[in-house]
Amino acid sequence: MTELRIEGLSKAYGPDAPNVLDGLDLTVPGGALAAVLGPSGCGKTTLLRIIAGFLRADAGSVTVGGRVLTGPGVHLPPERRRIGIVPQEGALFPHLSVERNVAFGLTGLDRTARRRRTETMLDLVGLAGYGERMPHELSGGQQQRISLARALAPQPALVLLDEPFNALDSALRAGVRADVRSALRLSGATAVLVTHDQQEALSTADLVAVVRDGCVVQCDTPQQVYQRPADPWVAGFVGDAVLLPATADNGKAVTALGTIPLMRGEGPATGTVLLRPEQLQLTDAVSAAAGGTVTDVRYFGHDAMVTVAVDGLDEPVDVRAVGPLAVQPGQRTGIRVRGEALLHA
Ligand SMILES: Nc1ncnc2c1ncn2[C@@H]1O[C@H](COP(=O)(O)OP(=O)(O)OP(=O)(O)O)[C@@H](O)[C@H]1O
Repeated sequence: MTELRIEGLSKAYGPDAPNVLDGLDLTVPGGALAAVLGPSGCGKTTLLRIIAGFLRADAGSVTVGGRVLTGPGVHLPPERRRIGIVPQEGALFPHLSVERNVAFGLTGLDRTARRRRTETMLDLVGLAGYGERMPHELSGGQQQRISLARALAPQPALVLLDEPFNALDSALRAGVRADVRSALRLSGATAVLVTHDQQEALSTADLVAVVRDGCVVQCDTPQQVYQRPADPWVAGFVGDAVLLPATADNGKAVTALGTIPLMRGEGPATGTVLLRPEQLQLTDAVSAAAGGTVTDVRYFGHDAMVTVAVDGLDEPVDVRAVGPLAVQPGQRTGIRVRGEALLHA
Protein backbone atom coordinates (compact mmCIF):
# COMPACT_ATOMS: atom_id res chain seq x y z
CA MET A 1 0.00 0.00 0.00
CA THR A 2 1.49 3.32 -1.04
CA GLU A 3 0.96 6.56 0.85
CA LEU A 4 0.78 9.87 -1.01
CA ARG A 5 2.42 12.74 0.85
CA ILE A 6 2.34 16.31 -0.43
CA GLU A 7 4.21 18.95 1.55
CA GLY A 8 4.40 22.73 1.11
CA LEU A 9 3.44 22.65 -2.55
CA SER A 10 3.42 26.09 -4.19
CA LYS A 11 2.87 27.20 -7.76
CA ALA A 12 2.39 30.54 -9.56
CA TYR A 13 1.93 30.82 -13.34
CA GLY A 14 4.63 33.46 -13.85
CA PRO A 15 6.93 35.61 -11.69
CA ASP A 16 4.34 38.34 -11.00
CA ALA A 17 1.30 36.08 -10.86
CA PRO A 18 -0.34 35.16 -7.53
CA ASN A 19 0.22 31.73 -6.01
CA VAL A 20 -2.36 29.25 -7.32
CA LEU A 21 -1.08 26.67 -4.83
CA ASP A 22 0.15 28.21 -1.62
CA GLY A 23 2.04 25.76 0.58
CA LEU A 24 -0.48 22.95 0.12
CA ASP A 25 -0.17 19.90 2.41
CA LEU A 26 -2.06 16.64 1.91
CA THR A 27 -1.47 13.07 3.07
CA VAL A 28 -3.48 10.16 1.66
CA PRO A 29 -2.91 6.81 3.42
CA GLY A 30 -2.13 3.79 1.23
CA GLY A 31 -5.24 2.26 -0.35
CA ALA A 32 -7.49 5.26 0.47
CA LEU A 33 -9.54 7.27 -2.00
CA ALA A 34 -9.27 11.00 -1.29
CA ALA A 35 -11.48 13.60 -2.93
CA VAL A 36 -9.94 17.01 -3.55
CA LEU A 37 -12.97 19.28 -3.38
CA GLY A 38 -13.00 22.97 -4.10
CA PRO A 39 -14.68 25.74 -6.09
CA SER A 40 -13.74 26.53 -9.66
CA GLY A 41 -10.30 28.13 -9.92
CA CYS A 42 -9.04 27.02 -6.49
CA GLY A 43 -6.13 25.07 -8.02
CA LYS A 44 -7.41 21.47 -8.28
CA THR A 45 -6.24 20.87 -11.86
CA THR A 46 -2.92 22.56 -11.14
CA LEU A 47 -2.42 20.18 -8.19
CA LEU A 48 -3.27 17.13 -10.31
CA ARG A 49 -0.91 18.20 -13.10
CA ILE A 50 1.97 18.66 -10.64
CA ILE A 51 1.36 15.23 -9.06
CA ALA A 52 1.25 13.65 -12.55
CA GLY A 53 4.47 15.45 -13.55
CA PHE A 54 2.99 17.54 -16.41
CA LEU A 55 3.79 20.75 -14.52
CA ARG A 56 6.70 21.78 -12.30
CA ALA A 57 6.09 23.11 -8.79
CA ASP A 58 7.85 26.26 -7.52
CA ALA A 59 8.34 24.71 -4.07
CA GLY A 60 7.35 21.70 -2.01
CA SER A 61 7.40 17.97 -2.56
CA VAL A 62 5.29 15.05 -3.76
CA THR A 63 6.22 11.61 -2.41
CA VAL A 64 4.48 8.33 -3.25
CA GLY A 65 5.34 5.26 -1.18
CA GLY A 66 8.48 6.99 0.10
CA ARG A 67 9.67 7.75 -3.46
CA VAL A 68 10.18 11.47 -4.18
CA LEU A 69 8.52 12.38 -7.49
CA THR A 70 8.78 16.16 -7.10
CA GLY A 71 11.03 17.95 -4.65
CA PRO A 72 14.04 20.24 -4.38
CA GLY A 73 16.12 19.34 -7.45
CA VAL A 74 13.83 16.41 -8.37
CA HIS A 75 11.26 16.28 -11.17
CA LEU A 76 10.58 12.77 -12.45
CA PRO A 77 9.01 12.74 -15.93
CA PRO A 78 5.36 11.55 -16.05
CA GLU A 79 6.21 8.14 -17.55
CA ARG A 80 8.50 7.27 -14.63
CA ARG A 81 6.01 8.17 -11.88
CA ARG A 82 3.88 4.99 -11.98
CA ILE A 83 0.69 7.03 -11.94
CA GLY A 84 -2.52 5.97 -13.67
CA ILE A 85 -4.83 8.73 -14.91
CA VAL A 86 -8.57 8.64 -15.55
CA PRO A 87 -9.30 11.82 -17.51
CA GLN A 88 -12.56 13.79 -17.64
CA GLU A 89 -14.22 12.04 -20.54
CA GLY A 90 -12.49 8.67 -20.47
CA ALA A 91 -10.44 9.56 -23.55
CA LEU A 92 -10.16 6.00 -24.86
CA PHE A 93 -8.23 5.52 -28.11
CA PRO A 94 -11.14 5.41 -30.59
CA HIS A 95 -9.37 3.20 -33.17
CA LEU A 96 -8.37 0.48 -30.65
CA SER A 97 -10.61 -2.27 -29.27
CA VAL A 98 -11.45 -2.28 -25.56
CA GLU A 99 -8.90 -5.03 -24.99
CA ARG A 100 -6.11 -3.11 -26.73
CA ASN A 101 -7.04 0.08 -24.87
CA VAL A 102 -6.71 -1.71 -21.52
CA ALA A 103 -3.46 -3.42 -22.56
CA PHE A 104 -1.95 -0.18 -23.86
CA GLY A 105 0.36 0.55 -20.93
CA LEU A 106 1.35 -3.09 -20.33
CA THR A 107 4.91 -3.20 -21.49
CA GLY A 108 7.41 -5.93 -20.62
CA LEU A 109 4.79 -8.72 -20.47
CA ASP A 110 4.45 -11.55 -22.97
CA ARG A 111 1.21 -11.97 -24.94
CA THR A 112 -0.35 -14.50 -22.59
CA ALA A 113 0.42 -12.44 -19.49
CA ARG A 114 -0.94 -9.27 -21.17
CA ARG A 115 -4.14 -11.07 -22.10
CA ARG A 116 -4.55 -12.47 -18.58
CA ARG A 117 -3.99 -9.07 -17.00
CA THR A 118 -6.43 -7.41 -19.40
CA GLU A 119 -9.10 -9.99 -18.59
CA THR A 120 -8.55 -9.51 -14.86
CA MET A 121 -8.99 -5.74 -15.28
CA LEU A 122 -12.17 -6.10 -17.35
CA ASP A 123 -13.52 -8.43 -14.70
CA LEU A 124 -12.59 -5.92 -11.97
CA VAL A 125 -14.65 -3.15 -13.59
CA GLY A 126 -17.55 -5.53 -14.30
CA LEU A 127 -17.07 -5.63 -18.07
CA ALA A 128 -15.72 -9.16 -18.66
CA GLY A 129 -16.46 -10.21 -22.25
CA TYR A 130 -16.35 -6.65 -23.67
CA GLY A 131 -12.75 -6.92 -24.96
CA GLU A 132 -13.65 -7.18 -28.66
CA ARG A 133 -15.88 -4.10 -28.70
CA MET A 134 -14.80 -0.71 -29.98
CA PRO A 135 -15.14 2.35 -27.68
CA HIS A 136 -18.07 3.81 -29.69
CA GLU A 137 -20.01 0.60 -28.97
CA LEU A 138 -19.99 1.38 -25.22
CA SER A 139 -22.17 3.68 -23.11
CA GLY A 140 -20.54 6.70 -21.42
CA GLY A 141 -20.47 4.88 -18.08
CA GLN A 142 -18.90 1.77 -19.61
CA GLN A 143 -16.25 3.94 -21.29
CA GLN A 144 -15.36 5.46 -17.92
CA ARG A 145 -15.02 2.00 -16.37
CA ILE A 146 -12.73 0.91 -19.25
CA SER A 147 -10.71 4.07 -18.72
CA LEU A 148 -10.26 3.04 -15.07
CA ALA A 149 -9.29 -0.51 -16.13
CA ARG A 150 -6.64 0.98 -18.45
CA ALA A 151 -5.29 3.20 -15.65
CA LEU A 152 -5.12 0.26 -13.19
CA ALA A 153 -3.69 -2.35 -15.58
CA PRO A 154 0.03 -1.50 -15.09
CA GLN A 155 -0.46 -1.63 -11.27
CA PRO A 156 0.28 2.05 -10.68
CA ALA A 157 1.42 3.36 -7.31
CA LEU A 158 -1.28 6.04 -7.49
CA VAL A 159 -4.44 6.69 -9.54
CA LEU A 160 -5.60 10.23 -10.36
CA LEU A 161 -9.21 10.79 -11.39
CA ASP A 162 -9.92 14.19 -12.95
CA GLU A 163 -13.65 14.98 -12.58
CA PRO A 164 -14.33 11.59 -14.21
CA PHE A 165 -18.12 11.61 -13.92
CA ASN A 166 -18.80 15.08 -15.37
CA ALA A 167 -19.89 13.92 -18.80
CA LEU A 168 -22.36 11.34 -17.46
CA ASP A 169 -26.01 12.21 -17.01
CA SER A 170 -27.20 12.30 -13.43
CA ALA A 171 -29.17 9.02 -13.61
CA LEU A 172 -26.01 7.14 -14.61
CA ARG A 173 -23.56 9.00 -12.39
CA ALA A 174 -24.39 7.45 -9.02
CA GLY A 175 -24.09 3.90 -10.40
CA VAL A 176 -20.78 4.53 -12.18
CA ARG A 177 -19.37 6.25 -9.08
CA ALA A 178 -20.22 3.19 -6.99
CA ASP A 179 -18.67 0.85 -9.60
CA VAL A 180 -15.47 2.91 -9.79
CA ARG A 181 -15.23 3.07 -6.01
CA SER A 182 -15.59 -0.69 -5.59
CA ALA A 183 -13.08 -1.42 -8.41
CA LEU A 184 -10.57 0.91 -6.73
CA ARG A 185 -11.19 -0.79 -3.36
CA LEU A 186 -10.64 -4.24 -4.85
CA SER A 187 -7.44 -3.11 -6.57
CA GLY A 188 -6.07 -1.65 -3.30
CA ALA A 189 -4.79 1.41 -5.20
CA THR A 190 -4.31 4.78 -3.52
CA ALA A 191 -6.37 7.33 -5.44
CA VAL A 192 -7.09 11.04 -5.67
CA LEU A 193 -10.39 12.20 -7.17
CA VAL A 194 -10.68 15.84 -8.16
CA THR A 195 -14.19 17.25 -8.08
CA HIS A 196 -16.19 20.41 -7.44
CA ASP A 197 -19.28 18.32 -6.61
CA GLN A 198 -19.91 18.08 -2.86
CA GLN A 199 -22.28 15.12 -3.10
CA GLU A 200 -19.77 13.22 -5.19
CA ALA A 201 -16.95 13.87 -2.74
CA LEU A 202 -19.01 12.95 0.33
CA SER A 203 -20.55 9.81 -1.19
CA THR A 204 -17.47 8.40 -2.97
CA ALA A 205 -14.33 9.18 -0.98
CA ASP A 206 -12.77 7.86 2.24
CA LEU A 207 -11.26 11.30 2.87
CA VAL A 208 -12.34 14.74 1.68
CA ALA A 209 -9.72 17.49 1.31
CA VAL A 210 -11.42 20.87 0.95
CA VAL A 211 -9.26 23.32 -1.00
CA ARG A 212 -9.61 27.10 -0.88
CA ASP A 213 -7.15 29.62 -2.33
CA GLY A 214 -4.47 27.00 -2.99
CA CYS A 215 -4.51 25.44 0.51
CA VAL A 216 -6.23 22.44 2.09
CA VAL A 217 -8.48 24.05 4.71
CA GLN A 218 -9.77 20.73 6.06
CA CYS A 219 -8.98 17.08 5.37
CA ASP A 220 -11.19 14.58 7.15
CA THR A 221 -13.67 11.75 6.70
CA PRO A 222 -16.85 12.78 4.83
CA GLN A 223 -18.81 12.63 8.10
CA GLN A 224 -16.37 14.86 9.98
CA VAL A 225 -16.22 17.41 7.15
CA TYR A 226 -20.03 17.58 7.07
CA GLN A 227 -20.68 17.48 10.82
CA ARG A 228 -17.62 19.35 12.06
CA PRO A 229 -16.57 21.74 9.30
CA ALA A 230 -13.45 23.79 10.04
CA ASP A 231 -15.22 27.12 9.50
CA PRO A 232 -18.53 28.58 8.24
CA TRP A 233 -17.21 28.72 4.65
CA VAL A 234 -16.49 24.96 4.63
CA ALA A 235 -19.88 24.38 6.26
CA GLY A 236 -21.68 26.21 3.46
CA PHE A 237 -19.53 24.69 0.73
CA VAL A 238 -20.09 21.04 1.65
CA GLY A 239 -23.84 21.30 2.31
CA ASP A 240 -26.79 23.45 3.28
CA ALA A 241 -26.05 25.34 6.48
CA VAL A 242 -28.07 27.31 9.00
CA LEU A 243 -25.83 29.96 10.56
CA LEU A 244 -27.09 31.83 13.64
CA PRO A 245 -25.56 34.49 15.93
CA ALA A 246 -25.05 32.90 19.36
CA THR A 247 -23.70 33.41 22.87
CA ALA A 248 -22.09 30.51 24.73
CA ASP A 249 -23.40 29.71 28.20
CA ASN A 250 -22.11 26.71 30.14
CA GLY A 251 -21.64 24.34 27.17
CA LYS A 252 -24.77 25.60 25.43
CA ALA A 253 -25.45 28.18 22.74
CA VAL A 254 -28.17 30.73 23.31
CA THR A 255 -29.76 31.55 19.93
CA ALA A 256 -32.98 32.88 18.40
CA LEU A 257 -34.01 29.23 17.94
CA GLY A 258 -33.58 28.48 21.64
CA THR A 259 -30.75 27.04 23.75
CA ILE A 260 -28.77 24.33 21.93
CA PRO A 261 -26.12 21.99 23.42
CA LEU A 262 -22.65 22.59 21.93
CA MET A 263 -20.51 19.81 20.40
CA ARG A 264 -17.30 20.98 22.00
CA GLY A 265 -17.30 22.14 25.58
CA GLU A 266 -14.79 24.92 25.05
CA GLY A 267 -15.01 27.66 22.46
CA PRO A 268 -15.56 31.36 21.94
CA ALA A 269 -17.96 33.30 24.18
CA THR A 270 -19.88 34.62 21.17
CA GLY A 271 -19.89 33.63 17.53
CA THR A 272 -21.82 31.86 14.82
CA VAL A 273 -23.58 28.60 15.44
CA LEU A 274 -23.75 26.04 12.64
CA LEU A 275 -26.72 23.71 12.24
CA ARG A 276 -27.80 21.55 9.30
CA PRO A 277 -31.39 21.99 7.98
CA GLU A 278 -32.17 18.37 8.93
CA GLN A 279 -31.54 19.30 12.59
CA LEU A 280 -34.50 21.70 12.46
CA GLN A 281 -38.04 20.45 12.88
CA LEU A 282 -41.35 22.16 12.21
CA THR A 283 -43.70 21.99 15.18
CA ASP A 284 -46.97 23.58 16.18
CA ALA A 285 -46.57 27.31 16.67
CA VAL A 286 -47.77 27.48 20.28
CA SER A 287 -45.42 25.15 22.19
CA ALA A 288 -42.09 25.78 20.38
CA ALA A 289 -39.15 27.81 21.69
CA ALA A 290 -39.07 29.76 18.41
CA GLY A 291 -41.67 30.68 15.85
CA GLY A 292 -41.89 32.25 12.42
CA THR A 293 -43.70 32.44 9.09
CA VAL A 294 -43.14 30.05 6.18
CA THR A 295 -41.95 32.04 3.16
CA ASP A 296 -41.08 29.29 0.65
CA VAL A 297 -41.43 25.52 0.15
CA ARG A 298 -39.32 23.52 -2.32
CA TYR A 299 -40.42 19.91 -2.72
CA PHE A 300 -37.86 17.25 -3.80
CA GLY A 301 -39.79 14.02 -3.31
CA HIS A 302 -37.57 12.40 -0.67
CA ASP A 303 -37.79 15.60 1.40
CA ALA A 304 -38.66 19.28 1.15
CA MET A 305 -36.83 22.48 2.06
CA VAL A 306 -39.01 24.91 3.96
CA THR A 307 -37.79 28.49 4.40
CA VAL A 308 -38.99 30.22 7.55
CA ALA A 309 -38.64 33.91 8.52
CA VAL A 310 -38.00 33.47 12.25
CA ASP A 311 -39.22 36.13 14.70
CA GLY A 312 -36.23 38.15 15.92
CA LEU A 313 -33.79 36.90 13.21
CA ASP A 314 -32.62 39.00 10.23
CA GLU A 315 -31.94 36.03 7.94
CA PRO A 316 -34.51 33.30 7.19
CA VAL A 317 -33.59 29.68 8.01
CA ASP A 318 -34.03 26.49 5.97
CA VAL A 319 -35.71 23.44 7.50
CA ARG A 320 -35.43 20.02 5.80
CA ALA A 321 -38.82 18.36 6.25
CA VAL A 322 -39.31 14.64 5.59
CA GLY A 323 -42.61 12.82 5.24
CA PRO A 324 -45.95 14.29 4.22
CA LEU A 325 -45.77 18.06 3.90
CA ALA A 326 -48.36 20.02 5.87
CA VAL A 327 -47.19 23.64 5.53
CA GLN A 328 -47.63 26.37 2.93
CA PRO A 329 -46.12 29.83 2.43
CA GLY A 330 -47.75 32.38 4.72
CA GLN A 331 -48.46 29.86 7.48
CA ARG A 332 -47.20 30.31 11.07
CA THR A 333 -45.01 27.52 12.43
CA GLY A 334 -42.86 26.63 15.41
CA ILE A 335 -39.26 25.41 15.08
CA ARG A 336 -37.43 22.93 17.28
CA VAL A 337 -33.72 22.10 17.12
CA ARG A 338 -32.44 18.53 17.49
CA GLY A 339 -28.91 17.43 18.32
CA GLU A 340 -25.84 19.56 18.96
CA ALA A 341 -24.44 22.68 17.35
CA LEU A 342 -20.95 23.84 16.47
CA LEU A 343 -19.89 27.34 17.56
CA HIS A 344 -17.34 29.23 15.45
CA ALA A 345 -15.72 32.54 16.45
N1 LIG B 1 -1.58 27.74 -17.85
C1 LIG B 1 -2.03 28.71 -17.06
N2 LIG B 1 -1.54 29.96 -17.13
C2 LIG B 1 -1.97 30.93 -16.31
N3 LIG B 1 -2.90 30.77 -15.35
C3 LIG B 1 -3.44 29.55 -15.22
C4 LIG B 1 -3.05 28.46 -16.06
N4 LIG B 1 -3.76 27.36 -15.69
C5 LIG B 1 -4.56 27.75 -14.67
N5 LIG B 1 -4.37 29.07 -14.40
C6 LIG B 1 -5.06 29.83 -13.32
O1 LIG B 1 -4.81 29.17 -12.07
C7 LIG B 1 -5.97 29.20 -11.24
C8 LIG B 1 -6.32 27.76 -10.82
O2 LIG B 1 -6.67 27.02 -11.99
P1 LIG B 1 -7.03 25.47 -11.92
O3 LIG B 1 -7.37 25.05 -13.32
O4 LIG B 1 -5.95 24.74 -11.22
O5 LIG B 1 -8.33 25.49 -11.00
P2 LIG B 1 -9.46 24.39 -10.77
O6 LIG B 1 -9.72 24.36 -9.32
O7 LIG B 1 -9.07 23.12 -11.44
O8 LIG B 1 -10.70 25.02 -11.54
P3 LIG B 1 -11.91 24.28 -12.31
O9 LIG B 1 -12.72 23.56 -11.25
O10 LIG B 1 -12.66 25.43 -12.92
O11 LIG B 1 -11.32 23.36 -13.32
C9 LIG B 1 -7.06 29.90 -12.03
O12 LIG B 1 -7.13 31.24 -11.59
C10 LIG B 1 -6.58 29.82 -13.46
O13 LIG B 1 -7.03 30.94 -14.19
